[in-house]
Amino acid sequence: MQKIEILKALSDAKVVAVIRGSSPEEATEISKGAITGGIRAIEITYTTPFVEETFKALRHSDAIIGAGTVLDVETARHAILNGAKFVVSPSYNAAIAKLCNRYSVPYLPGCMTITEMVTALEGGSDIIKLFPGNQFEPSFIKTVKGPLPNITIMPTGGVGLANMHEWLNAGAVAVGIGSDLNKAFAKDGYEGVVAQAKAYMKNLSN
Ligand SMILES: O=C(O)C(=O)C[C@H](O)[C@H](O)COP(=O)(O)O
Repeated sequence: MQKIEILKALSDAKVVAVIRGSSPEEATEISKGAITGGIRAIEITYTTPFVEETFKALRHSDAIIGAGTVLDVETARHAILNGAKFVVSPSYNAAIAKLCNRYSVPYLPGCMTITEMVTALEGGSDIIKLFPGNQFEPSFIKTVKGPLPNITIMPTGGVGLANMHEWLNAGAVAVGIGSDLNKAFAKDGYEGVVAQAKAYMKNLSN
């Protein structure tokens, strides 16, 4: 898949499910529930132990699978070798940006300030993760787009069914949703994840 197609797929997906499993089996089950519920983009976090097993289990999925909580360049290379189509970090890391550019893999770094965002743009990131999104109002996107009209922002952290629309209406290209989905798994297991994912999708079509 070409980088441009991956970026388009993320933009079309609108919801990126951030999967934080306590085991690779759990991460796989939550991911499969999210995909069954209609989510088209999955971010498997590197806090999941033996995470490569989850990448392997999802390799024939028709959703786009990426890696999250990528804190260093070694982890980014590991993710790419395991088939990750995009790489997400909680912060901006120049070495990860360079590595991802080398392999034409989109890098979505977490940024909070305009300086961090401009640095990430200069480092080649086409989508900036606003993290933690719950420290900001959705109107922040509009304000940033004043001086940076072409910036593409994906808020993550504290986004869920209750507020995803506010962010998308404010101009977010997509939203990253973690705990809101993982909580559904803790409460109702696989079926809970399917139901929650379906609720996001229904919300998108309204
Ligand atoms: O570590 C990363 O690269 C991340 O992507 C961080 C996650 O985006 C947040 O942990 C999700 O936040 P919640 O939806 O509030 O659970």
